[in-house]
Amino acid sequence: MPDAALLAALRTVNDPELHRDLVSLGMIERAERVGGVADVKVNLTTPACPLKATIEADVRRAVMNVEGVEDVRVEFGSQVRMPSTPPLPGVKHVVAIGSGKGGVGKSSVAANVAAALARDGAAVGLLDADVYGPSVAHMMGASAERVTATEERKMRPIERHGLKFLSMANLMPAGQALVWRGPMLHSAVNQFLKDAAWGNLDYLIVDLPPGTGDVQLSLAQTVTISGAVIVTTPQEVALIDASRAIDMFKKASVPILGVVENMSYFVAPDTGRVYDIFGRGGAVRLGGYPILGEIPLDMEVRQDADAGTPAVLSHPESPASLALTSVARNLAGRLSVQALETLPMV
Ligand SMILES: Nc1ncnc2c1ncn2[C@@H]1O[C@H](COP(=O)(O)OP(=O)(O)OP(=O)(O)O)[C@@H](O)[C@H]1O
Repeated sequence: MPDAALLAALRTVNDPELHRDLVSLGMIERAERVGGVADVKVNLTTPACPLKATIEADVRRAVMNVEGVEDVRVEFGSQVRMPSTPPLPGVKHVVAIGSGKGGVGKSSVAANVAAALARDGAAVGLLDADVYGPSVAHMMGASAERVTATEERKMRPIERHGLKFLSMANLMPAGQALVWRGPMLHSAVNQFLKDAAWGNLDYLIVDLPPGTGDVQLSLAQTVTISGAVIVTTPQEVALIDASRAIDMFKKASVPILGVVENMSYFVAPDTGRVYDIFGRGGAVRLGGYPILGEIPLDMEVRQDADAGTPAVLSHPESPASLALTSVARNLAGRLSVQALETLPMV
């Protein structure tokens, strides 16, 4: 039985992003007392919660104010909330990572965000839908792997670095170019989504080709996408194309979850001096979308990708990795806020 006085105290603690109290959000799994020690278990709406430390401090403060409480133990669990209808059976969120221009680091962001979410404890899939230039397999250190079939004759995603992924690169002989037209691309995207044994996933991250084309439309027509993340570099020429990509998603009724400014700045390793090579902060001009993060230019991002392990796992403390981790958590936070709109009151 939960302790009434503890619950009353916890009703005064709001989730800082969801702006509702933890009890009415159904986040308190346990609130008990053993002698003077309060034992509280909070179920976060994502294991990649960006504000876990704040919630813990707020819970402690509120519970310590309850009469008779001398100490408090806070445990965290998590359960990712999903929209009222899942996009695919067993999959809670499909998130598209798009860009206007090629080469801005979209695949790097997709691979690192997926790896960071998985490291935080989420069940993550990564679909390389950049069929013309699939690079996810390379970045995951698995370009030589071949996709096999399950007993139900579904594609079995490859497992690496704590997540599952599928890429055209693992279906075709290495180095071959893909010359497909719209209908074939549509059926490939469809199969990657529906004829693959993804299992239960909190987040399926989809790395799209750059620009505004058939693959993007096919994805939007095949599943309900929770939202899109737009990756851009800060300079004007990239921003013009990024706003076209935003416009396309809006026309396809896909919400924009936020923008990532990649190659935002460079910190010289020898002097520590910061250079805004492409004009840091340019992404703000895209029109008020949340900036999920600014990622510096960092040699390790490229070196780690070429060595087959995302930088957030190889060099988790580097400035670029910390920025990428915070993009992943901000994204997870945005999805929780969005899912709340369909949450019943408790
Ligand atoms: N922040 C960064 N610092 C250093 N190198 C980076 C950074 N982000 C990406 N890169 C490197 O830039 C190159 C292009 O990145 P990536 O392949 O992720 O771009 P992309 O936008 O997906 O490209 P395309 O659209 O052509 O597939 C890669 O070599 C990658 O390692």
